[in-house]
Amino acid sequence: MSRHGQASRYQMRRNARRMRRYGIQPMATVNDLDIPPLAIVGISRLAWRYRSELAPLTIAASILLTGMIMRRWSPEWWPAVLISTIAITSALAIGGRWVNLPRPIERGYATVTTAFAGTWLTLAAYLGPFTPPLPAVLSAGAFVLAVPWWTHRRRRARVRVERTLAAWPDIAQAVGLTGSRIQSAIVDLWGYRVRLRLGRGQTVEDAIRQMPALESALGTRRGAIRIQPVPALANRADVRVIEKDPHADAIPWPGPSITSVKQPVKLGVFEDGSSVRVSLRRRHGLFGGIAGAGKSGGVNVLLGDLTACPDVIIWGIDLKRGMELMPWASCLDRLATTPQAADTLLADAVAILDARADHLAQQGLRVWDPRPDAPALIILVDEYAELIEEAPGAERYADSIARRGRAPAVTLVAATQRPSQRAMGKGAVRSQMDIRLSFRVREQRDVDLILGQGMLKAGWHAHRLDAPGKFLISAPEHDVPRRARTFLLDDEGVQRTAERHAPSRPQLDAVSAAALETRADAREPLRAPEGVSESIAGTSPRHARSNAPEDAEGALIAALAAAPEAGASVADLMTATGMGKRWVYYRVRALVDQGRAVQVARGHWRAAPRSATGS
Ligand SMILES: Nc1ncnc2c1ncn2[C@@H]1O[C@H](COP(=O)(O)OP(=O)(O)OP(=O)(O)O)[C@@H](O)[C@H]1O
Repeated sequence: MSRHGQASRYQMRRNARRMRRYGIQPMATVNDLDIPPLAIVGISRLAWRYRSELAPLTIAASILLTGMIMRRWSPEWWPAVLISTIAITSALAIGGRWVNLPRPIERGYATVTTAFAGTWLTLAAYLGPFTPPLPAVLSAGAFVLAVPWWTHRRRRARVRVERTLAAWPDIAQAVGLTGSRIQSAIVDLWGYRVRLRLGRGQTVEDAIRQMPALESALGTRRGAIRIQPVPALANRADVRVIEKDPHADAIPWPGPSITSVKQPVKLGVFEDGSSVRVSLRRRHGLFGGIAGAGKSGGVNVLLGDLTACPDVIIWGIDLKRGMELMPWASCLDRLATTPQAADTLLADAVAILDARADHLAQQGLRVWDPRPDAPALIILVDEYAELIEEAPGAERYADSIARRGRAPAVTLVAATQRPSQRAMGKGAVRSQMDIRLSFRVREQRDVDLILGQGMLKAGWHAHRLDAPGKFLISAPEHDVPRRARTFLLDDEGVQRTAERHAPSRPQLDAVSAAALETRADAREPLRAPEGVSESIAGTSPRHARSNAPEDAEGALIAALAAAPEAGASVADLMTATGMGKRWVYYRVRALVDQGRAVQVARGHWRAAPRSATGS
């Protein structure tokens, strides 16, 4: 055969292959005899192409068929089907998040669908699948449950991406990456990610050069594609397609992402939609930025994750009278809201650090491995600059923790509005901060104060961040400036999360508790000056969340009931409850409104006569 004949035959085969891929039949092959098989092939292709949309129908048909088979051959199995249904439904409701059902609504849907299918099958096996009203119930149920499936955003996105990528061989040829293949694709909230196996001799650099062509071939907007190498393999590339700007709107907090402080916390989302994960294990952290830049939001997200971990104890220092950290009080082991109390708290932390270091040395160990019975201790300081100004003694302790706290797992996370030279430039604290988050700063020089010398020049432009919650992160695993945004955890979210996590907070380990006892024995308890909020740390060197709001409420009611004729003062009530002035005022006013307390003089209250012995 001539060379030309071979080429055209090859061309015809290639065209036929292409037409088949798109479900088009070559006209030349159509004759009367071919029509039925062609119709079957065409319908099968359509069914395969729209398999996701047809899934509810397919599943309903399979359930009907299973019901028929069971009724015919094993009707006595109905109790087993019922028990399996209950077991699977409960497992989905409780553990659905571990089988790719992260949102409660998705878990709810999976649970209801499974319960419906299992119950119907049980009845079908027991009564027969065609016993009225079972056929009608199956049809109606399948239709009702199909609606959320058809409208589900993630499913539709996955199908759309699958269809786009089905044409990859042609796309690859068009952009000069012939021979490359798609190994896997993951669809997420912001777009999709593809692992590419490059053709023989192709490199990631070839793919990066073809990025504009790839954007055109995939029909994305300009600049929507990022390509990264896969360090372990030179012939692989990760292609990220960003369809929706992750930072366009606030990103709701998706719930805790960790169950141990040893796992990296998830603070937010980078511009390319990937998660900002950073390990806090034996590391100090610094959150800096101007007022309103979103530091407290970042601290809330951090606390949302940390309070979910049974192997970390959290202490807080909040010199804004507890305004930021008080909502987390039920999850914090201690909370200091005055400079004196902060001083005591940090001194206690140093005592724990020393005791743990001694214990490690005695045991011949190098580091404290956090466990629920030997938790890490993280001290969260809101407004670190204020602390250093108002409690100069605290600086020494903070310095000591910053220098020596890593091995015994006693670490600091400081947030500050003013990364002043005084607070940040002196001592070891800033230089020991392994993780630094810079939210928006006003002055360019603040970038270097928060992130470190030379960072502004190196492109870390935190002064250009343009919305609250946006930040740059510098940490061992994040060494290039990439814009990120924290999740948004609103006040109700904080309250709900704190309530959920409070019951499973751990106790301090024996070594640390003994160190605090020793310190308590060697010290006079501090007295709160009149009108000053005595923090938990100030009233007692050891506080085991008994002063969390629920318990504080009980202590308040008891103190009002035990108050003398002249009533209890705010200071008395603050001492009794361990809570701040604002909290006491707020709660006493609520009790007065409920008729459970009365004001007997200016600034003095006692329980209303009828509730004095009551709750
Ligand atoms: N990730 C975010 N996404 C959207 N909005 C946010 C985000 N973080 C914070 N905000 C908004 O910005 C406001 C200020 O945030 P935040 O209180 O955390 O700032 P801040 O830096 O702690 O300020 P301050 O130092 O005064 O406490 C919040 O009320 C919230 O509406």
